Amino acid sequence: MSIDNIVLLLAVLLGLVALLLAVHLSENRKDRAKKQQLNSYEKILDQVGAYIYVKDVKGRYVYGNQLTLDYFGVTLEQLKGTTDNYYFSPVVAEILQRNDRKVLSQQQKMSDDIFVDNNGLHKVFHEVKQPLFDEKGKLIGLIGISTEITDEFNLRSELEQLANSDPLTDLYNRRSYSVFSEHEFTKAKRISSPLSMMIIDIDLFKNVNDTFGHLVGDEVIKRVASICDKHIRETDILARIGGEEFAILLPDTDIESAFKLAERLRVAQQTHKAEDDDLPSITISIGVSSLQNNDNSFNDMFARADKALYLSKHVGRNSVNVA
Ligand SMILES: Nc1nc2c(ncn2[C@@H]2O[C@H](COP(=O)(O)OP(=O)(O)OP(=O)(O)O)[C@@H](O)[C@H]2O)c(=O)[nH]1
Repeated sequence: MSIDNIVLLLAVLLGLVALLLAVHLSENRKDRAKKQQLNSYEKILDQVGAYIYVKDVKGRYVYGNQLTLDYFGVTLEQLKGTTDNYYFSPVVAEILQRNDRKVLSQQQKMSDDIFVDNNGLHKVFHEVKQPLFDEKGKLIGLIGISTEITDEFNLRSELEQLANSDPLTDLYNRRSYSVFSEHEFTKAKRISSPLSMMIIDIDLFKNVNDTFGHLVGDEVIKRVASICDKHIRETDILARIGGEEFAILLPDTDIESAFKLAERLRVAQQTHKAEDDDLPSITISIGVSSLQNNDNSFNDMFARADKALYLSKHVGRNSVNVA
């Protein structure tokens, strides 16, 4: 090999080393840049008001943002490799892990509301989980984002409760009564079980208002509701369906039993001792009906009970009729 060739080879090798060094250096810089980028992403995630976490395919935590770490009371190093069993009751952990398995097996995003009992405090979280894949498309775990929705959930429940109940008596309102009735009507027809109902109307209630005032009238309505409530079964549905009008749906009850209950209610309202609450005495009229073979909808039954109530009023009130 001539000197010229050796010099040339050396030059080429030096060039290669220089290139390798340059690549290596730039790799380090890239790594550092990547690390810096990751750090700043993590800092951003720490400021998000949501619990963000990453789990591997076995459901073990790989990452959790600061909110998650604070909630679990661990550092990131302590979090790594742990599972939900460390942080939640067995029931909640099972729900969370079932959701993880669903996301991982179906490789699809999912969301769920989770109820957690945290040292006696009931909290509700909305969680969204999504599968994670590497650059080659291989499943490597999942990412989850949970937000606490306890306040929103409680508000929603309260609004639902308000929409379904009567604020004066706390009984179901007419709307709820219709929903329950339709449901029970369909069920009773399907399994051929008896179903009865009654409509109760306070007699001459206008006189109560006119004589004692509207507030006393309200208290009387509440007392009527409470007396009815004491006489019915758990499965019966008592509702206030109008101003001084109530209805009771009686699943699994034939017409004779419904009539007997109506009589008991009528007597109970009439004999309620005035000294018990200083409120004026009242009487009630009742119309009773039962499911018949040719009924097409619950309205047919309701219309018969209404007709029977009209009869009770017509014969002088304080009575029970069946139609
Ligand atoms: N205090 C009070 N009164 C109500 C309420 N809703 C309806 N009413 C009153 O109930 C009365 C019902 O009167 P009517 O429909 O004439 O019937 P009634 O006086 O009970 O007579 P009969 O039904 O024929 O026995 C009216 O005076 C309404 O103002 C309520 O929430 N509170």
